[in-house]
Amino acid sequence: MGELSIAKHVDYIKSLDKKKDLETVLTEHLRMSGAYWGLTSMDMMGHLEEMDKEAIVSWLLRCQHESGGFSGNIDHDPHVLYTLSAVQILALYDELDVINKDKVAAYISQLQQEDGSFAGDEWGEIDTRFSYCAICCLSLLKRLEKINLTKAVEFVAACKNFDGGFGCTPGGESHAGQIFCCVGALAIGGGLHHVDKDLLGWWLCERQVKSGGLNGRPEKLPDVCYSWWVLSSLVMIDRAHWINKDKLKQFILDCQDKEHGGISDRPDDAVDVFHTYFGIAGLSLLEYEGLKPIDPAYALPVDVVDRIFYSCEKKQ
Ligand SMILES: CN(C(=O)[C@H](Cc1cnc[nH]1)NC(=O)OCc1ccccc1)[C@@H](Cc1ccccc1)C(=O)N[C@@H](Cc1c[nH]c2ccccc12)C(=O)NO
Ligand SMILES: [Zn+2]
Repeated sequence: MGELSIAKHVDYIKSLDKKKDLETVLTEHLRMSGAYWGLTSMDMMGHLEEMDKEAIVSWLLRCQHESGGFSGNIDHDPHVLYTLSAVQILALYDELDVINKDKVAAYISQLQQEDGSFAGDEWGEIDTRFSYCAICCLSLLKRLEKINLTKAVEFVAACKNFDGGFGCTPGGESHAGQIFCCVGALAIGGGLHHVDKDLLGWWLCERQVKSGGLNGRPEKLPDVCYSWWVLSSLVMIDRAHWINKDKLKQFILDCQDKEHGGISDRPDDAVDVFHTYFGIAGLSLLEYEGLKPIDPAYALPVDVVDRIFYSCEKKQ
């Protein structure tokens, strides 16, 4: 059983901020998500304090718009995806009180449609990804009463397919990423009874290929990020024991770059912060020794979620 090279991955993530290469430019528009992936990885490895909190939080606040929404970087447009990433970062840092929670909640609630679905931004694309972002974000802000949660849950349930999986809209093909979003939204929104746990559990455990890795759809290649999309969904429906956890653990460990740090989508590919995060999060769900446990629905360390919901002295 290989080992997780924690020191190498810590150095890799700390080196990201200094990079000014093509990749940095190409991912400039989703930098808020990149910051969330890097910081949550550092926290799971127990090294969050090595990041520059003040610089990150002041940059984050410059990404908030008049509307209350957050953009992927300064001077980009607000979107529900990056609004969730920003709130998750503030939760990690226990700084949710530096923002106006009602303003953020107002931005998200005005994205809800008549049928309960959510648009990602003012351009109006509808996708269950955005239902998850909206419900997860408002739950962390304790502002779920600002939307019609019943209709939000009904729309997600209407996206259930005959194979037990979920798609991006009603009738959309089942895909592991969309399944995570729908199961996560239902878990947080109190609608898990809509899920056929045995049927979906079977579809999900069928994602495991002989190398031990998980793919996102039948016949596709395994990919480390599906260790999260598939496994977190299996954990939420209590069917995680239906896959071979040791073989998945080995697949993720084989995707590390043990020399330079970082984790890639599959063995011997180039590493990136996205797959480094989803690999560490997958190992955390597999209870890997030395990693803080992560909450499968909120995609944040369990101690962060507990601090928000179970510390009575915190203001609402
Ligand atoms: C935009 N993204 C994706 O489309 C990745 C690409 C990929 C990685 N490995 C195989 N493909 N796909 C992805 O995130 O799929 C998971 C998914 C799909 C649909 C719904 C939810 C999650 C990645 C970034 C990326 C791009 C290219 C290579 C590696 C990472 C991404 O930001 N994913 C987002 C979720 C997402 C999926 N599709 C998107 C489109 C626009 C913005 C965000 C997303 C995320 O995980 N946020 O925490
Ligand atoms: Zn991937």
